[in-house]
Amino acid sequence: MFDFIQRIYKVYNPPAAPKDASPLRFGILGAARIAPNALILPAISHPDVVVAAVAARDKARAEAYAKKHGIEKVYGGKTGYLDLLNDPDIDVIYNPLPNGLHFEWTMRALAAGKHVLLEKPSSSNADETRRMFELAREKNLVLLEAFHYRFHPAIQRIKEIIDSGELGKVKSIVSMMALPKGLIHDDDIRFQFDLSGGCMMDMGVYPLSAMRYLLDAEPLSIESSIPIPHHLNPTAIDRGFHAVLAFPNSVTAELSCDYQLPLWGLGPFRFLPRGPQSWLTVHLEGGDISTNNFIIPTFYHYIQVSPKAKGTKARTEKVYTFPKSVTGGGNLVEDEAWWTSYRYQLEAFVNRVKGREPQTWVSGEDSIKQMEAVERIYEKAGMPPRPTSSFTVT
Ligand SMILES: NC(=O)C1=CN([C@@H]2O[C@H](COP(=O)(O)OP(=O)(O)OC[C@H]3O[C@@H](n4cnc5c(N)ncnc54)[C@H](OP(=O)(O)O)[C@@H]3O)[C@@H](O)[C@H]2O)C=CC1
Ligand SMILES: O=C1OC[C@@H](O)[C@H](O)[C@H]1O
Repeated sequence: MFDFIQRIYKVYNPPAAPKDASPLRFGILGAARIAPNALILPAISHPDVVVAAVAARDKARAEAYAKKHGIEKVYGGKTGYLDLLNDPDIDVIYNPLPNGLHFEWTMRALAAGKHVLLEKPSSSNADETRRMFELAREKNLVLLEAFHYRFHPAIQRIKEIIDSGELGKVKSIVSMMALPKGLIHDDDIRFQFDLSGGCMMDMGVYPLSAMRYLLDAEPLSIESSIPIPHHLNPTAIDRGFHAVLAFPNSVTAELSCDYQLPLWGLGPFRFLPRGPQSWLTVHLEGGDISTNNFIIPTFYHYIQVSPKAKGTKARTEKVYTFPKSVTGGGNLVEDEAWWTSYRYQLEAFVNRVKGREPQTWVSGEDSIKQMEAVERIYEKAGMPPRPTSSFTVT
């Protein structure tokens, strides 16, 4: 319990690292809700990162955000986003805009010579994602789709157990990401088709990404794909999804996502409220591996390993830091149990920009394949593809 409280306290009150001589200067596009968790807090404890600027469509909003988060420079108004991209003092752009704007503003940022940390999902479709990574390669810039959970030791430990062969071959995976009702409102960007919204785009992408990662494979076919339509735009926007995918070697994978889990229903008398859910279970020939919180494992998680063989015992692992064999290798400075997946991600991102080998990475090819799978899931469900951006780099 003490460890839990200490971890949470430090997530929100991280120790400030003295900054190195030439830290990377990040600029944020939009006064987005996710930026404090995904970048601003992790930056505090990173010696090589300064969040130096924010741009918002409304200058007063940008100013208020900058004041709240101690950000030095502010851009706002009609040209605010462009002014940020043209600031020679900024090295990296963090792009947490609505999904449908990821492509345009990442292309603009790359064209302006900036590295980009790009929120998930990388864009509206695989073609846009391919074009962004092509431009990043041409310009020799770093572009990363921010699938932060991949950088945390907990998910990597699950993969390690699978790959060790301890429990034999994988037979199936089941995974869910869901929120209790009341958190995401009807006017949210997630429900706007023009902004490439949808629950699959926003939350289903996590189980999908985790399955592809843990299996080291791409789905061969989408066996079934059933959206839960959103009441405002039932033919195009999903408020939830259930899909079954067939992977090589007869592995089946079942994913679901939902924004409207019943709020009440936990505990012995079902009187406790639910929080965000992000769990996955891997069924293998020789037993099962389950985890309860692969998206934000720093807060609390367990990895339950249950072998079937007689005489073997189930065990529970909790993996808040990498073993010293990993951290001591020079790829990662000493990590801490309070490091969030976003903090690990920032470590890797900065290492790559600075020419040091990151501990792990989400490649451009991976991001492209991810979007191909998302497109196929929508197609199989009979829902329209998310709109492609008309933006072209001139
Ligand atoms: N990695 C993670 O854990 C998470 C990732 N995300 C991802 O981050 C992105 C943003 O999510 P979130 O922070 O929740 O969203 P918000 O709605 O809080 O932020 C989106 C920002 O986009 C800007 N914007 C620009 N054009 C528009 C427009 N036409 N309509 C609405 N907003 C616009 C707004 O900036 P301005 O201030 O200029 O008005 C706003 O601040 C999404 O891609 C989402 O998938 C979200 C949550 C968690
Ligand atoms: O981590 C997340 O949790 C809630 C979602 O709506 C969000 O966009 C996602 O990235």
